[in-house]
Amino acid sequence: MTSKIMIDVKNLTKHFERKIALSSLSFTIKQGEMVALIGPSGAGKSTLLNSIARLVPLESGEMLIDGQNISTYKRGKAFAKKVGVIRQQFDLIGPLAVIHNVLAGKLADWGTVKSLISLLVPQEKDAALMALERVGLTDKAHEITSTLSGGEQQRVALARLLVQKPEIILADEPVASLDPARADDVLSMLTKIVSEDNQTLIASLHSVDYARKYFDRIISLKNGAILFDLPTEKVTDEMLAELYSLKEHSSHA
Ligand SMILES: Nc1ncnc2c1ncn2[C@@H]1O[C@H](COP(=O)(O)OP(=O)(O)OP(=O)(O)O)[C@@H](O)[C@H]1O
Repeated sequence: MTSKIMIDVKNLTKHFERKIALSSLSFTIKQGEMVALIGPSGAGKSTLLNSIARLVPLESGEMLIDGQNISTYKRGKAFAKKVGVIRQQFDLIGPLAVIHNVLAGKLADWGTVKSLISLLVPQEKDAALMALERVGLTDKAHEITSTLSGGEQQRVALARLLVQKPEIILADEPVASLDPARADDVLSMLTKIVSEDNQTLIASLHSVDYARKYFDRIISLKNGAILFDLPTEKVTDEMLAELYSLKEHSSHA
């Protein structure tokens, strides 16, 4: 693992109207790190991931992606090679064949015409088939995506990321809709792929157990601020109780 810093966030703040969603966050993430982002509902996890994905504009603070100011990346191809996003299966196109959804990972690399053609005739089919093989779905390549189970659809989304090959993967509650066996399957596959390809991963999770099982480092958010940012083995049950406590502040009197 290199020690190159892939994500460098300084004093990131974001409001929605007068409500604070992110409160002066600062942290760095190195290449190859796998970070779980945890915290109660409304803590700011999605807002943070969406800020790194440029889906939410920065308000104040600074963010460097691989040493470059995020706002100076051209949209499209250059940024898609740096940052890829995986969500629950909702961003797959249900009526399309699996292989076409996987090829959509390439769309940022192609011109519009070629992209539209790709919906009819699979281009770069070999790369897509190799990605499907890696996630164990070769036999489903030509099935209609919406007929697959939730866990299989999430693996299609992983195959699409394999084709896109971004250096940083942001996963927003990637297993929230899956049963425990399928959630384990998807997380072990995701973390294996990320470590094999020396990618950098940040995943928001509602399950602390999954965070502990699959991630090296845990960043916790509460009310838009970092409560703790620690190697997984240093996170105690007391810290987690405070994180999820409904009380605003524990008294130290
Ligand atoms: N588009 C928006 N407009 C207004 N308020 C928003 C918007 N997006 C998020 N918020 C608010 O910002 C805060 C942080 O929301 P965010 O979705 O980032 O939290 P989260 O930690 O991802 O929550 P969850 O675990 O429930 O998904 C919340 O109070 C939310 O209501």
